[in-house]
Amino acid sequence: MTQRLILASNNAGKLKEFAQLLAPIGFELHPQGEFDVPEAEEPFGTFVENALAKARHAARLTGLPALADDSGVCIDAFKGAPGVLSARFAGEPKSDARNNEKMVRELAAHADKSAYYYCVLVYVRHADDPQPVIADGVWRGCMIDMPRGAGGFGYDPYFLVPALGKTAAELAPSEKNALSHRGQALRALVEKLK
Ligand SMILES: O=P(O)(O)OP(=O)(O)OP(=O)(O)OC[C@H]1O[C@@H](n2cnc3c(O)ncnc32)[C@H](O)[C@@H]1O
Ligand SMILES: [Mg+2]
Repeated sequence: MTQRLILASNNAGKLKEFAQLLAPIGFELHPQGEFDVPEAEEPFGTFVENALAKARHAARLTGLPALADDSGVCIDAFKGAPGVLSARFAGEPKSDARNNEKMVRELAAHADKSAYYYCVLVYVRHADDPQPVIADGVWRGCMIDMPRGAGGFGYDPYFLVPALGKTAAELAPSEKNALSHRGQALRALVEKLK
């Protein structure tokens, strides 16, 4: 049976990745924008708290089960920053180009370029669900200072996957989903929903 699910995100890059990941397993995905759900507040210091807030917000406004993703890049030389602030690293309004420019500028002073992407997914059956289903994923790599590739979104042109010698933006969508923090988290979440 196909299950309707609200995706509690306004990020077009995430939407594409989820559409590809969820299509084969019987979920009918509806971005929250289809229901005019405005962006939720994300005031918390942990990914999981922000994801739970986004999932509850979408479920409350639509009356449907909701899936939220809170994710970001954590750079070792920056002690894990930008982390939960990845989308707004260079301030408002959100801009991937300005975020990347700031990241490259500030990382130039550091020899250690290692970083990882983190994603936590929270699924709620309804807004007050006392047992949210939670899964996460980590994808390690390192940051480079010249962009490569046209795929993905966000920090992907600067996120090198050392084992492949390619950035995340140089991977085909299916390759990125097979390796990424988001792909890992989603596969773990689906196992928990079975
Ligand atoms: O909150 P929603 O509406 O889902 O959209 P958002 O873009 O604000 O999402 P987050 O608050 O979770 O912030 C995640 C940021 O982390 C970065 N990021 C996360 N996953 C990424 C990925 O797979 N590739 C590149 N950058 C990613 C990117 O800058 C995202 O905007
Ligand atoms: Mg956000």
